[in-house]
Amino acid sequence: MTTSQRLAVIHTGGTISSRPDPNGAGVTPQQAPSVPGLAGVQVMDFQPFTLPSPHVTPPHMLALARLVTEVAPQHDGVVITHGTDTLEETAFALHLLLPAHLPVVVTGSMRHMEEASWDGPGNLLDAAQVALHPATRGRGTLVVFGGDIFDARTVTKIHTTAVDAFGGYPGPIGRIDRVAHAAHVEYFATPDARTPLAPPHLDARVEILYAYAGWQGEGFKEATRRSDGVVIAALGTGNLPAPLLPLIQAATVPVVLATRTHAGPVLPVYGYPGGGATLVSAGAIPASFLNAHKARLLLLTLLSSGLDVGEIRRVFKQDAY
Ligand SMILES: NC(=O)C[C@H](N)C(=O)O
Repeated sequence: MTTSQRLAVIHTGGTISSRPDPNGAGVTPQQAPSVPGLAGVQVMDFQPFTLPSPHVTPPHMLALARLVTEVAPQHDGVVITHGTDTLEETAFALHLLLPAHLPVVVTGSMRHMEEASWDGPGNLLDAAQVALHPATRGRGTLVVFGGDIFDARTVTKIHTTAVDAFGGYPGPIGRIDRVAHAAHVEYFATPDARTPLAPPHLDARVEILYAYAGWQGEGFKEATRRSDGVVIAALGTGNLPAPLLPLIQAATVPVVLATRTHAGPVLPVYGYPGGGATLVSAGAIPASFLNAHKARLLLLTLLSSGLDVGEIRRVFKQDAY
């Protein structure tokens, strides 16, 4: 006798749960989708909230991590459906908060339920089969979209409307395809192991500022005054216009330097005023390969965990996330 596998599906909203509003107010999340065609799998659905993903906040992410921790021991895998706009942020938060042995897969769709090309069922089936696959164990929180399997640290939304909406440098770490009706899952890489963080809340306030040619630092002082930390989506390898150098030197909260460029690390290369080397000497913390919104979540999680600036610097420096 074969025992069936148990899958937990946690629905949070997004286009995968959406259809046009009956009152003509546009597309809105309304009804959770069901996992199609999974013989021999017991599916248990959970719906902690039903939100468009621009309404998802770090406290929602912490609540999700707690729900996964609660349900995962009774299941062989966990799938989370989520809106795509902030999907990578929730996936990265779960990566930070959950131990890597839990098979958690986040997915969504780009087309809503009433479109002929609705990509929800395919992504959901892929996510379910990846979550239940033995090779997935130990890889932490993953994102599955369009048959590609991504590491939560590097995945990013790369297109506003295409169904292959996710990518990121250096690309997928695996792939799910089908041979006849059987899932064929292959991995090319395993995310590094790390210790999960256990913040009591995710309420620290961290803002992002976006650099541009001619920025004189408008908004910087205000952002540092009203927040616990600031992330800058800087230029190239982490450079800024010269007026930012004294502002960063005088900042009293941690300032993390990410890049607005879509791939590559932040490195202290340039020594002109505002060059990355001068900013790091002034106290800025390079975000390595993390994009600005993931660097914000890491900083927010570390601040909410009570770490001081020295410890925060060490976590970013050692890529200990
Ligand atoms: N494709 C989507 O899910 C986009 C939607 N605006 C959301 O993130 O909720």
